[in-house]
Amino acid sequence: MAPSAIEQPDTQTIRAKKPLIKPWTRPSKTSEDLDWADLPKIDLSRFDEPGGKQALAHDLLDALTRVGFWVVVNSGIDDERVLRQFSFGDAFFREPLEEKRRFPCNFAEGEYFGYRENSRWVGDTGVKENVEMKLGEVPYAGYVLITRWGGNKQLNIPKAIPAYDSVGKHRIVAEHYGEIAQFHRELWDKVIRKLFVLMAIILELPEDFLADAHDYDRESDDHLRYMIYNVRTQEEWDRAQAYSKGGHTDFGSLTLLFSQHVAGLQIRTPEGQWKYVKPVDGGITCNAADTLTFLTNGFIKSTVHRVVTPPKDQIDIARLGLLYFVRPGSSTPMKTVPSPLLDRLGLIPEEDKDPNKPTVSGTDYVRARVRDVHYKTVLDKREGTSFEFKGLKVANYYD
Ligand SMILES: O=C(O)CCC(=O)C(=O)O
Ligand SMILES: [Fe+2]
Repeated sequence: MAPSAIEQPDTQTIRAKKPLIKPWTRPSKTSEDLDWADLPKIDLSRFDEPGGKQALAHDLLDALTRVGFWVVVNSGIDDERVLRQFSFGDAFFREPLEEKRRFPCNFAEGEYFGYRENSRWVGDTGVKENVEMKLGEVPYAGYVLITRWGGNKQLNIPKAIPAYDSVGKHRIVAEHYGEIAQFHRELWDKVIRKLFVLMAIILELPEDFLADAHDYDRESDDHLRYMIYNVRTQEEWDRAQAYSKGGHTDFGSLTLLFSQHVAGLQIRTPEGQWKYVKPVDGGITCNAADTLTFLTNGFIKSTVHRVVTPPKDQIDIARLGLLYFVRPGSSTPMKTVPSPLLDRLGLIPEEDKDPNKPTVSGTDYVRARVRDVHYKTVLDKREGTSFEFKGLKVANYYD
């Protein structure tokens, strides 16, 4: 038999088992002159230089306490590996709906792993969500299906540690799990751990204090996220945003956003203006989130941000995102850390110095928050409201 005749069935069998991962590439950047935020860059190639950590901690201070956003450059993570993750995300969102729906997020328990369609009914905005979102939905008198935060869909993948072995894996994830797990861990080692060391230096804590509190090997609801904002018309965007522009803070400790080129993410600056986040080649945009604010009693700023209509030259492009969300875990008490700096600033409440004070764990807080925001089928307007769990309080809504 000719070798090609032997090869052919093999290739076919492999294809039948493994969906092909088509390489995804970034679309062109916008040519519009948007009002970009001026974000500090943290060059992690300096981390291991003599005095490098101290210099970087100095660079990070303003970002952490005033702006809340910064861009990590020279992380040492190869862009080809980043693009592979985007390609997995792209392939996942092209999967049949039944496959995507195999493992939905369990919001009833405040868990965020799996597929999130985020289908909800809101008042009379008149915006129709993507066809895919309407499948299987029952019409609801007077309401229209819409999603929060610009209509995105997500696949959230937990840390690759034994505690999460039982979380269901979609086939794209199962078939590329080695690569995904390695990427998770690499991101932790090369970026997240280092950022926590810099923060600990700022707070005059032992260098590993915050890294240990968010240790990769311990249980916490961290997740790698593939996310897509499907294309909507200008009119649909306008109507959705007339209802809510989606200003929010993130729930956990840190959020990392890998560079993608469709503009739309805006942050609210300390001066109260909305400015766009500019993609930085090879960079990772990072922001501090609510639980870091709790752990530092307001010293670290969880910045308000939102995703708005892409510029005209990108409105027809689906906005594929790759993000990582760092959460505090079950062994991290949500109380002010014993930082000499915070103590001098008068930011450690007396009761937080009491080792016997009953505390909420990071996981319990985050799950309560996720449940409150996501475990509902009808989205309520939340202006002026806040969420509170055992003394930990955050605003629900920003305009
Ligand atoms: O897509 C983005 O650029 C940011 C999304 C975001 O803010 C979020 O998912 O919390
Ligand atoms: Fe966010």
